[in-house]
Amino acid sequence: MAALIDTRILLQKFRGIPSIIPRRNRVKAKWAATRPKFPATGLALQNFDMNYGTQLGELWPSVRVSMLSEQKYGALVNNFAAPEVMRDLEMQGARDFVYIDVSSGEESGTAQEHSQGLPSSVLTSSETLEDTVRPALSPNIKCFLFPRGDISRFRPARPDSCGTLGYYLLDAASVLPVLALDVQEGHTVLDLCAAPGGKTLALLQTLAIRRLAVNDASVSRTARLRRVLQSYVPKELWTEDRVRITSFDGRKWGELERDTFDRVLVDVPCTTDRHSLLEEDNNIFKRIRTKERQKLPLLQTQLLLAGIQAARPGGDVVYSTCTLSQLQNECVVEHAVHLAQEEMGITVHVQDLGPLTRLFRDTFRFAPSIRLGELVLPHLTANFGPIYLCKLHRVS
Ligand SMILES: C[S@@+](CC[C@H](N)C(=O)[O-])C[C@H]1O[C@@H](n2cnc3c(N)ncnc32)[C@H](O)[C@@H]1O
Repeated sequence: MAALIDTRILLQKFRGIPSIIPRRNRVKAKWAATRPKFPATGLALQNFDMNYGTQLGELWPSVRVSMLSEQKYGALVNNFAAPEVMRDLEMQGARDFVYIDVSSGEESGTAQEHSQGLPSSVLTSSETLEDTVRPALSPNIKCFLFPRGDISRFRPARPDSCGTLGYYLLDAASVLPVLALDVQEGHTVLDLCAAPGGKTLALLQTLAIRRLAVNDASVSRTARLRRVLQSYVPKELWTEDRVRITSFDGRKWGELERDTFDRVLVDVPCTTDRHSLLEEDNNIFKRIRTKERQKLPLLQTQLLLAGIQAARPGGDVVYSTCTLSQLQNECVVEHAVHLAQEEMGITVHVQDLGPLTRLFRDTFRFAPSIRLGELVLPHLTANFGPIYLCKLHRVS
């Protein structure tokens, strides 16, 4: 019963201080009665301490405290809104990290150094990206951030005179998979797991896509994505012939439309580590969701394979997650590359993202020694991520 009593009153009693809350106003704290015995957030923390403690070693304590602290947001500029928005963001004290880093980033170390230690089965064609990364970065994607260590919050975006919102708040590191995708003029693009639509919106900001297929298995989340597009993109720009929105099981995409897209983004469902540590709602660490959680690597591998099939030979696929888990990141990529070759006769090469991430090393903290992709580690002075990304080039 003690747990049902307001803790403030208990504390006051304990300290011998008379309660200042009149008896009639005292309420039993509701949370005490409804709080789960084993909160999913606590189970997530236990799980992470066990797994990431080993995986990240001495880096884990600082990543842990950052993930338990307030996340830092970026403001993705909406090119379809009135241009004053950038002045507004600058007035708030924020700067575009894509432009700043690309214009001032000095590359250190070579792609060769980065790719040392890769297994021969996943050869890296590093020089292609090394040579093209600067011109390839879309000049139209702009994401504003407050300076390192500055934890100010953005004001909510205001609609312009046409009702279009000027910016979209998101984890700035989630722009990296879209930049890595390297969308070029006239490309056809598939966003296989798209809702609620942050990366779809970033893809549209490139102003380069000829046809965009946007898919998410969840009907309710697809509806949310539509609402995002309605708020940010004038209707005439996402007509059916340019933007196709579907709610299919992405695992079956390879059966529907193979060898088609220039670029495919596979931003899979995962343990969403930050959410799992902080929110009970929709938490995948709830006991009742154990099986679903255990099956994630399988679902992720199937989705990545479908994405690889959907890409045309010569096309590129970016796989991304918002977890630190090796099982959901590197292991999934390795397994999918192997299965694509063995079971589908499709050869894919892992691309070296070192040249891209070196441009952004002043903005994000990247994990050392990631073999295939890149991993953004949360840090108190740059509290973005976790975001994992890996780029695959479909050869045949
Ligand atoms: C990490 S979220 C995607 C976030 C999104 N790309 C963004 O930037 O806003 C993963 C999404 O995958 C969807 N999903 C889960 N299983 C799927 C499946 N079999 N096929 C397609 N989408 C799926 C979920 O509904 C969820 O919206």
